[in-house]
Amino acid sequence: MLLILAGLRPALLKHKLVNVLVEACLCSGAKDDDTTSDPGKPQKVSKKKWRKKFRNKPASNEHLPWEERLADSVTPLWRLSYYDQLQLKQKHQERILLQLSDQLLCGESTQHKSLTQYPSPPRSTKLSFPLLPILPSPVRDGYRNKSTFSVNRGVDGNPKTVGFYVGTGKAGNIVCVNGDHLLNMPERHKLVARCYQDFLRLSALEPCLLFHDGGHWREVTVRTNAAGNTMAIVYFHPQRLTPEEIEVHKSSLVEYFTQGPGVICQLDSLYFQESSMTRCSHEESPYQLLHGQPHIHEEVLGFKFRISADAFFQVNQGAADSLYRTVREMGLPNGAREGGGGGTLLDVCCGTGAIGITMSPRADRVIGIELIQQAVEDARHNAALNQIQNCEFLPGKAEVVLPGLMEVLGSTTDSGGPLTAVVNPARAGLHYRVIRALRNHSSIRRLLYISCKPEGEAMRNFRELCCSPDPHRKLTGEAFRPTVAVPVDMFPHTPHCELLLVFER
Ligand SMILES: C[S@@+](CC[C@H](N)C(=O)[O-])C[C@H]1O[C@@H](n2cnc3c(N)ncnc32)[C@H](O)[C@@H]1O
Repeated sequence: MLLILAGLRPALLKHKLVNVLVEACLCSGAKDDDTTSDPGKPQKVSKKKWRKKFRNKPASNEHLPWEERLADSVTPLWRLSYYDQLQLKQKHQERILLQLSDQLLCGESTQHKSLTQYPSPPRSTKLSFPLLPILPSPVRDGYRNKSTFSVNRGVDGNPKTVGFYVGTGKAGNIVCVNGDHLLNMPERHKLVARCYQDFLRLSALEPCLLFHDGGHWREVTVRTNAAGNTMAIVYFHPQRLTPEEIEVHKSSLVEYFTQGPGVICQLDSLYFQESSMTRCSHEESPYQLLHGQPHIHEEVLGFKFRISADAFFQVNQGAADSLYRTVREMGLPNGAREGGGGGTLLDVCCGTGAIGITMSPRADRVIGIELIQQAVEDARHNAALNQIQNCEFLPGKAEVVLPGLMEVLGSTTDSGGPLTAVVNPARAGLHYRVIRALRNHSSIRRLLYISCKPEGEAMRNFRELCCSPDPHRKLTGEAFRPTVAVPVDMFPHTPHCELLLVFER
């Protein structure tokens, strides 16, 4: 299938297509309900959205093979050369930023929602700040270090099929298609998915296709690292099974992957989460280690990171290197170099501490804030692992922790050098209270915002940072202005990328 798909590429390398796709990306705003920060993740695409997206293609894609329909949904740019993909993303980012410029020039209300509500073309034709060329991903195929495979009815009607959805639950036309041909998936992820499917077909238990309809086996998440280690996390709906009954099935899962046919996956860790909710944290329902190592490790910019099953890590290690290098270069004031001098760095939504830790040698002090407890523990561990002593990590919601922290920092930074903030929230953007706390703290002169969906909720945050002071909304601090933007391609073959936007005042 891969060969067939690869063979089709040159036929569609048209600049017109690039323009159509730029429009489509912007209009669609990559609509989905997923609040995590991984736009390269397969998403459900309805027929209607599909038609709107690809107006130059036949109205229906139903004549296409299932694999091609899936590839078009998960990796819609797979037909383009990598050069054309980058061009498209650059234009897409430029257009988003032009619309931001429009909104800032017109002083539009900070309460507007997202760019998806601004379908008209931007009025500005020139940006008031530089947009640097997109940084390419060093690896283009098989770059993902985390994939989640669903379980549902396959093309042949078999309900124990592991793959990705084509269609939507709402339209009642979901088909689960195996992802072996997807360009962004590494071989190891595909292998684990195939083995999990084999295991399900051997199991006496039914899969959980719809939450209210019974069934047990749910999706599997596979995480890998550059060193070749593999972690699998199997999600399971307990329904009315007793703990003893569940134990039997957990044992059969372990046996399959450690002594049975699944041994070819060479799993370093096997986790199991029983849950009657679609997504829940370790605190809500523990990730149970059934076999092997509790963590997976990754290396970025020469720093080592421990990553828990529940913790976020950038999905493309090579591109994460480029992103963090750029953040490090642009983040701290001139004069900051190894050994400090960069003042205090706030790492808001810090995950396992990657940004703060990679910047720590140039900062005097790093304070990270993160919601997920396991990630905070990882961040603390990672600072120690890299012999770093100037980082601290605070658990909790940034909107709860940051306002109090800013009050404390008010007095200490008077003599403690500049204060810089790096924020890297999930797609839902930052809570208004976070923006207000940052904006109203006059010591922050530079703020770096990293977003994988700048046209979404992040746009609301950009406006809140840059609008004129608004006493009604208690946004009294001096306004920021964007000074430079750098796109980083974290997700080849998809229309998405990360955008680093630097604000100063
Ligand atoms: C896109 S990830 C970035 C993580 C980290 N900066 C990195 O580069 O690896 C967003 C992180 O924000 C965390 N998060 C989401 N909502 C949050 C909130 N309200 N307060 C603090 N952290 C939050 C998520 O758990 C996740 O770790």
